[in-house]
Amino acid sequence: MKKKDIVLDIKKLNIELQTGANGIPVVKKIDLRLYLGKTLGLIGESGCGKSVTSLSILRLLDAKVWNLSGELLLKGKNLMQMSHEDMRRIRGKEMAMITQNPMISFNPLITIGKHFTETLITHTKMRQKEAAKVGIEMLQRMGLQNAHKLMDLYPFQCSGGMLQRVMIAIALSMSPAVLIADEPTTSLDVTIQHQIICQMIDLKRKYDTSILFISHDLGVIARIADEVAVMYRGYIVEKAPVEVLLKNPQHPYTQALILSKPAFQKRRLEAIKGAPPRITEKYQGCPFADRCEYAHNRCLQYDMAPKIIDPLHQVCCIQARGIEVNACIS
Ligand SMILES: Nc1ncnc2c1ncn2[C@@H]1O[C@H](COP(=O)(O)OP(=O)(O)OP(=O)(O)O)[C@@H](O)[C@H]1O
Repeated sequence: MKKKDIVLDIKKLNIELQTGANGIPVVKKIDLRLYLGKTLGLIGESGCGKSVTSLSILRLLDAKVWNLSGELLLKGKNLMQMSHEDMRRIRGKEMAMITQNPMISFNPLITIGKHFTETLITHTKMRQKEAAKVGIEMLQRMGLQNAHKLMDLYPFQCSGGMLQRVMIAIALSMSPAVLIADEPTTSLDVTIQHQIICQMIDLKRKYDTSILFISHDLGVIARIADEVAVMYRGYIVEKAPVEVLLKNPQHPYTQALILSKPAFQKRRLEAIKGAPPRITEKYQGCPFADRCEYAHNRCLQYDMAPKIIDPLHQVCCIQARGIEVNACIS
């Protein structure tokens, strides 16, 4: 990948929850990059810091509660230093977000059509008629039938799957450089999930959108992502192109994630032992050590500095060892 293709460059991002005198570190010095027209999958168990990371990129975390440091470079401009007014302009136009629960993103009192026209008129020079035309086109591209009629419906008249597609259509109607998709298909049944992922892949190709796709489901990530970052307790513990990560995972946590996924395995499934630590729980060295079958005393001294396996593959484990998993991508 060339330097000019880097759309979003997250450098040493630290996020701390402010509680009393001491902050609680939730996201720890993470480095992530989004490339032009590529999808980065971010995976990890519940509570590891995926959503906090995505909200921080859009600067949507309450500054009274969260402390941020590091750099968030969107096409070279540091979002950390932007005013609220500049960020408001960037949100929607240059970076858009879709979430797990589309219902909360819609105003129940206005039609789907009005959601499109308001968004497009606010962020572009488009007039009403043109904005409505773009809305209909985008709904059709998302595979929604009777797009004209759909524009006149209110959100409560649509199913969850329809609303999820409408939300993606609105987000992409602005042709944002970056789309942050936080568990966008988690609440949908597998058939709708499959259709939406296929449509997102098509739209990404058409608009060259860079996507940060967050999920706790490795099966979904494997289908949409070009590269995957695995998060554990606020650290990116492994990062690699998707096919490398699935065939030759190096971190014991990544290996455990793959071995616990029925769709990837022909051999006996293995559950991941224990539970992820709470953010207030104290630990030394590697936060995965107490669940890791390879853990060693040295792991308790590890500073979590990433090991470079090759230029595209990094892992945070002093005992990193490849296992031939050869997970099948369906
Ligand atoms: N507003 C908040 N106040 C206090 N703690 C919070 C708040 N929001 C998140 N946290 C804590 O920060 C940590 C990271 O949360 P986050 O929502 O980013 O996790 P996640 O990986 O997205 O989980 P999930 O997959 O369940 O959404 C969790 O321990 C969570 O409890």
